Amino acid sequence: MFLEKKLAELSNVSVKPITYGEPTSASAYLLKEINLSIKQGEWINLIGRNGSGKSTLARLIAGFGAMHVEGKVYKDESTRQVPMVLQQPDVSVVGATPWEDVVMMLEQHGMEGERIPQLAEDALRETGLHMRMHQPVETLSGGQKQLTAIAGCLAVQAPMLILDEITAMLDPGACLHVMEKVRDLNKRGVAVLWITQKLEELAAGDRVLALENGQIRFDGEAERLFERHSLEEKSSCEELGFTAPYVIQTAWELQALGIDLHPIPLTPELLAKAVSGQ
Ligand SMILES: Nc1ncnc2c1ncn2[C@@H]1O[C@H](COP(=O)(O)OP(=O)(O)OP(=O)(O)O)[C@@H](O)[C@H]1O
Repeated sequence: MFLEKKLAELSNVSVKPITYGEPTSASAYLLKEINLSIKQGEWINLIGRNGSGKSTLARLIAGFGAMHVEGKVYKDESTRQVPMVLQQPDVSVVGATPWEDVVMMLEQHGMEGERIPQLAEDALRETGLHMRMHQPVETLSGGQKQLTAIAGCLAVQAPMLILDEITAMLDPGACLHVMEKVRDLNKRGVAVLWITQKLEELAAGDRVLALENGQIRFDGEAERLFERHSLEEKSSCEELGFTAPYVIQTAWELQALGIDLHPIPLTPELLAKAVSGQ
């Protein structure tokens, strides 16, 4: 059971782009009137089309990137700087080996020298990279590079992780492996902001935020995103123009045939269970 400590809060926040150090025209907001609170142990999935503002929001929460911010941004002392793992595996790792990368992360966070080797080794063991910790980064797979970056976040005991489409370039097996590792961290109380274009991934997590043109258009549980209140009514997912995962579309077809599926099952396993229980 985790304390529901507030790690970050954004109240009525808008962000204008900065070009050469100067804010541009008032109409060109990247984010508009964002109200959001992130609590310890929470897993938030952030979705939205290309250019909707997901990375801008992530950078704002992480605390880096030149931005012209209006409104109130509260950050807990522990989340002044939140590590961010990016989509391109090569960008996420700066060390020459997983070991070096994690050690650099610890040094950057001001960890005392004598504690560093043990913390680095523990983090690499937990992400399953222990056997490869001295392997040159350029010989690692995409998933192993993402796990290296996650090991760094784990080593510095980050209270929140921001993961920006980190499974975009991974095969389905590597996706599952990386997600499992992130889930382990989340179970230990690490808050997760998981940015994705893959709606199948929404089954993991507590809450979905959908951005459209820099504004939050949906904030709630994944089941609510896909809920159709009647046969004629569209779900929020459809109204926002997203294509629902196959399992949701199947559930909608079954609902149209009169099969009661509430809450809507988010995975094939849950769908099979719901149908067999009818
Ligand atoms: N510094 C900047 N100056 C001007 N425009 C910017 C700046 N940073 C981002 N933008 C614009 O703001 C919008 C939001 O960008 P952002 O990268 O946050 O979107 P995103 O939802 O993460 O997109 P994607 O899914 O393609 O990664 C885009 O139209 C982008 O071109």
